[in-house]
Amino acid sequence: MQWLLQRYPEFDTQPAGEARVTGQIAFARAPSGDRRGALRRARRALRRNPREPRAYLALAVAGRLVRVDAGAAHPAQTRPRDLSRGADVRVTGRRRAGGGVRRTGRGGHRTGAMTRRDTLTAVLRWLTAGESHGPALVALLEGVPAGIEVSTTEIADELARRRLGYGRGARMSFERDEVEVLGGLRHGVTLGSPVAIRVGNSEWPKWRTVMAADPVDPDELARQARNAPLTRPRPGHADLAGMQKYGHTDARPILERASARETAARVAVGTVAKALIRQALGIEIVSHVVELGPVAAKSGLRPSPRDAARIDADPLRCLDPEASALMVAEVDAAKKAADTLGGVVEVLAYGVPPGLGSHVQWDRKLDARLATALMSIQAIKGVEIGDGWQQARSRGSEAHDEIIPSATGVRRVTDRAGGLEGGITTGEPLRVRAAMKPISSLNRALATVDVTTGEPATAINQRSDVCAVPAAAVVAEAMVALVLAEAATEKFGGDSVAEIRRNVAGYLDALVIR
Ligand SMILES: Cc1cc2nc3c(=O)[nH]c(=O)nc-3n(C[C@H](O)[C@H](O)[C@H](O)COP(=O)(O)O)c2cc1C
Ligand SMILES: C=C(O[C@@H]1CC(C(=O)O)=C[C@@H](OP(=O)(O)O)[C@H]1O)C(=O)O
Repeated sequence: MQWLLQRYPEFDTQPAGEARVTGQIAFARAPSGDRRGALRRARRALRRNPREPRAYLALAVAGRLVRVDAGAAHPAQTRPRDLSRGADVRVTGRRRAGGGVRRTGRGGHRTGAMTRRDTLTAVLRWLTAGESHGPALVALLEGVPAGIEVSTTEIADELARRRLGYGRGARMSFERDEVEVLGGLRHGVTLGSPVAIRVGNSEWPKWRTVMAADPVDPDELARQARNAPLTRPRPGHADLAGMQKYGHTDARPILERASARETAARVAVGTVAKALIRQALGIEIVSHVVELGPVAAKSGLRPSPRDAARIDADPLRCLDPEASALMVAEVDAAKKAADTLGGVVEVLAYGVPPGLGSHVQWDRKLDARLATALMSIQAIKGVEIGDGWQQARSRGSEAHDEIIPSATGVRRVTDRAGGLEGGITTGEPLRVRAAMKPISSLNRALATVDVTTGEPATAINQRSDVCAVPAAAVVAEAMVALVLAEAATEKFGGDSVAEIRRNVAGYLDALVIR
């Protein structure tokens, strides 16, 4: 800063600029023992600009009215001294795994009322947009470190996995996901900038008029059978609640966005998250279907990443071949009865280090964050961490995972907790389940009310999946990957994969208990 003033004498002609720099120098000197130097510079800054805030802060620090933590590099990191309690209220820079103070811009713990998602500086965030029959879905993933190797082909492969599964409806057979990466990648490697992905709906030409963004000729619209108002909301879908909330008498504007077509966008950004956690931390994710309607796979099956191809090859993504055959029969029976099915999926993540998430605040708990992410998937109505429900039915002596020493460090004998204790990963494999309710568009349509007449009616009866549990498992993988990627970048910081790797290694080396 001092060099800056000497090198650029023009500052003399810019009182506010000189005051700003001088104030900054004063602030930097104030806690370092050079109080006189700090006071002198603060006074000079105020002569140049009486409104220069850094100068006042420097005066306050030099006058010991406020205290600055050793890691604070900026006036914003000071807090007034709480004189009534005689205590110092301090902002403490969080130590990075690899040493040094974490920069605040990447979501370190914050004091006061702010929570993790309150600020624009959340570590990793993602959003999707687009309607089911619109031109495309788009997804934006922001906070992505540089150096992740990922390609359009990998994203397309993941999207293809999401379309799999016995019991999906006609749309899956003729529609294609057209992937295009719009930003954040160059030559198959992330740049550190936001990753933007477009997933085009190949059915768009049929919907061009009905879903046009701009006004269309009312006569032309009236000729479109597809545009007939949907006035008989389906129990279990978002139709009625959405129509009431947003003031529509047609379900179309609601179902377009409520549709699980949106999950294609999540899987697209989930592919980037998977690549990040695999390449920076060695985490691998696998999922499988454990229940479908009344049929359950053998209990205790724990697929490893080596089983992934076998699971994808199964029509129901089930690891138990006998159960899978029964599930196929169950889908056929439901279809014949004009009915639908739900089920339960399980996601496992291997190679998760101990210490992701935190017990200190409700919205930092990783179990809570996973539950939110999974529950946000269309039709998911229950989330279980490890053997949560069974734990509730057991005595303590049979509910917990006892800890033993081993050649590779402390280990849990069992995996009932699903790799999470206190909202923090334990270093054991992560295991979560999500329960999907049966699809709500039934050929055997349920009772409803026609909102135009107020009279009893049968619900909209449109083509639909009979069962989408295998697809939901792939979506659940993406959501788990996104949450783990968020928690990992939060804990380890880092703007590149190489930096995260160094920080992870430093943290693991320094673990006080192994
Ligand atoms: C992969 C997947 C496919 C789905 N397919 C259908 C479908 O074809 N028909 C339908 O009515 N609901 C389907 N759903 C469920 C609805 O999107 C969901 O029930 C609706 O958006 C209401 O949200 P809620 O069930 O979370 O309350 C599907 C869900 C998923 C995850
Ligand atoms: C399009 C997808 O899933 C759709 C999800 C869905 C719903 O209501 O959630 C309803 C169906 O769409 P439609 O009513 O147009 O037949 C599914 O096909 C997809 O997963 O790509």
